[in-house]
Amino acid sequence: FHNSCCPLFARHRQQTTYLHPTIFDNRFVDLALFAKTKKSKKGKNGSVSGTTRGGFGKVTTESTGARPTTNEDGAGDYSVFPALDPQVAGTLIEAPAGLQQEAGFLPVEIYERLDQIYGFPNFNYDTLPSVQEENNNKDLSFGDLFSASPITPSKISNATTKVSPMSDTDFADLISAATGGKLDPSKTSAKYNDKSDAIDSKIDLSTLPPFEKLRVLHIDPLVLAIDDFFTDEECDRYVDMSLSPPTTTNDDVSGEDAPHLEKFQTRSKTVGKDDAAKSQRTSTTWFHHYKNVPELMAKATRLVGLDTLEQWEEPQTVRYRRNEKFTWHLDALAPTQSTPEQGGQRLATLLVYLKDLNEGGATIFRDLKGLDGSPLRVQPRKGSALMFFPAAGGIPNTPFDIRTLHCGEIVPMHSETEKWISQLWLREAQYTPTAPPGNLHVTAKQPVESYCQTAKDAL
Ligand SMILES: O=C(O)CCC(=O)C(=O)O
Ligand SMILES: [Fe+2]
Repeated sequence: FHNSCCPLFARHRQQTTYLHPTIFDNRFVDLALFAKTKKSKKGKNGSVSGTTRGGFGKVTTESTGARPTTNEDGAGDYSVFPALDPQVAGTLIEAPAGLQQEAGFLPVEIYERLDQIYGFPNFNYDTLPSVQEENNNKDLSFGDLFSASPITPSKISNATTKVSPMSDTDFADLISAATGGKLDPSKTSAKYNDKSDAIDSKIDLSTLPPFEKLRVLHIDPLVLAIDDFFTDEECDRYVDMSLSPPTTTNDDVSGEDAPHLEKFQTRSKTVGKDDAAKSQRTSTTWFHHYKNVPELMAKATRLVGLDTLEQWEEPQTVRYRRNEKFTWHLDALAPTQSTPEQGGQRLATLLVYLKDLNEGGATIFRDLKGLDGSPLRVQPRKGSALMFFPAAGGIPNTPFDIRTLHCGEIVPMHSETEKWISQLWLREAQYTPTAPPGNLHVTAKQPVESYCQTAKDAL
């Protein structure tokens, strides 16, 4: 698998699985993430067990030999995670300023990359991408990206532009490295998508236009911002929905036909602390029925180019009050939590900022560089979404991408607003929701379809 020049290669989602959960490269053993996660569930000093709700948490300072530091911005003690191995750090490719700042369609190579590494053949496309077509002029290429040559808007391709020939071998090398040089066709999502919940669950999202305001915040690993993902009204509604009291107190009632569930919101599994991960999360999480967040489900699914909802974990909203934060962690799941039956690994994290924060409360990636050379900070902007890929890309023979280590920075005491986000995680295969009681993907089909109809009528 290295002929990235072949546009027809790996067009189908089923062919693209890039995770190697059982093999570990020696280089990474010293990270001790798994050793610690697996063995010492009740260990002291921050040794961790994994969690289905937020990643690995931290490992001990002792175990990593990392510098003890305190972080005066309050974002957390990130020295507990060892620095990236130089070879791993060497795989980081920053995004040139133009791509970080210009909101437009993605360069076509990024779409290719989303397909070949992450398995999204239709990411943000109207229909199947026109990669089979001939290309006659020079669009932005990875060669440009590597050399960080100035990007002019005219060089940014739009979604209907054709693919440039891959003139350099860098792209092929990247893909090859990112996939460990092999694929495992047995680990397909299709293989596991035979549960009853999935029957007749295809949704036509074609009435939703592709998103036009994407920014590439980082190239490898890929981090994308999608501006205007939510309208202001949608942002406000998602906050209100979480805060309004549940119409019933029926955590014990389940079943999709329970009529009272129609307006049910839950605070079940509210997280004061991410117990399992021990990464310190002082925020509060609400789990929502898919059917109550049709805008989120429709847009998220449209963005990744799928036509069913079944791979999404439970939608969540998270509130950080002043002085609250979520310390450094990875969103990827341990192998024991990401078996095919459980839906596999987390392919993508989608996070939508529901309020503007002028200062603080950013999502920060410790090992990625932003424009000014310091760690990439994504400042919450109302309606903008952030997408990254916690497990699928980058590092050979590891089931997670340790380069995506990130945190929710503390919300300052003097902040004008609280921080609110909506969150969704995409799994490799069908996921069975557990919260709120009675939550099922299929119940969102009709609300999503009527949302799509409304959006179409509004055009
Ligand atoms: O709040 C943020 O900015 C990041 C949240 C996060 O990383 C998570 O919930 O996994
Ligand atoms: Fe996270």
